[in-house]
Amino acid sequence: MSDTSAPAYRRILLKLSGEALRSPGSMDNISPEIVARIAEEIAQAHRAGVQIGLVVGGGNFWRGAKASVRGMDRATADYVGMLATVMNALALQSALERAGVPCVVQSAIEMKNVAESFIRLKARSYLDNNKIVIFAAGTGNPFFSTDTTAALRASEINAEVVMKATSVDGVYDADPKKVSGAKRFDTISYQECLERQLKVMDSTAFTLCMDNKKPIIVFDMHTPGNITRALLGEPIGTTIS
Ligand SMILES: Nc1ncnc2c1ncn2[C@@H]1O[C@H](COP(=O)(O)OP(=O)(O)OP(=O)(O)O)[C@@H](O)[C@H]1O
Ligand SMILES: O=c1ccn([C@@H]2O[C@H](COP(=O)(O)O)[C@@H](O)[C@H]2O)c(=O)[nH]1
Repeated sequence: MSDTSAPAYRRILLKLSGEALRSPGSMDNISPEIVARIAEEIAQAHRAGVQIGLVVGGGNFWRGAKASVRGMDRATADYVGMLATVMNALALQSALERAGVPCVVQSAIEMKNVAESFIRLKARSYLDNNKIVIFAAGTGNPFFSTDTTAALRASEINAEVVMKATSVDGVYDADPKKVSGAKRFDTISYQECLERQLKVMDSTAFTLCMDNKKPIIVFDMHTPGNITRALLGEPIGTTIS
């Protein structure tokens, strides 16, 4: 893939699956090889001139709702989940810097020894100056998700689009991991996702994107090259608008 393709977007918000940082069959929650490959793909889009805000999930370590079903206090479990996203953010920052991309981590929970605190105007200034900003620790509030964080930060940094890089290649009429023969959409409206209760994102994230007119592109991040393709605006996955 060429570094010289003209990007379709000026500024985007990329939401990376935490789960997808784990290598199948390995005990490691984070695979350094996978993280390096993702960083190189992001770096290619960055070199082409796309300004990139990043949110990474925590599903490779922890999901608050699942721990709560097993008896843990939900809010506490969610804070554990938010801290998990900080570990992923640090791994990505390190890999992006190795790939030659200047990168700052801003955390929604104060932890000044490892990350800056989230300050919206500072984040925008970094992006204007072509640094990647990784938004860690979710929204800083329990009962939310990193998909909602992506929708929120996209509006705060005035990104043109939310790109959800995940383990499925788009939005289906049912969970394709559970229902064989589920049908994939090339495009779908926010309203239809909400009415059909499609679980590829939570309803808060859909609603926030709908209210703030941020299209969402859902695509498969396991296929090598897909992250760069999506960031450069090539048609990929499912567009929700
Ligand atoms: N209608 C649907 N279309 C596509 N995927 C769906 C649908 N319903 C449920 N899913 C599931 O949604 C998942 C993606 O969302 P999920 O929030 O679980 O992961 P993620 O955000 O990629 O990971 P993480 O939470 O680690 O960041 C897919 O693995 C898929 O199985
Ligand atoms: O704003 C937020 C974001 C996340 N959490 C918790 O973190 C985990 C991991 O995030 P995923 O989006 O599931 O990858 C999530 O399950 C929540 O427990 C949060 O509380 N608030």
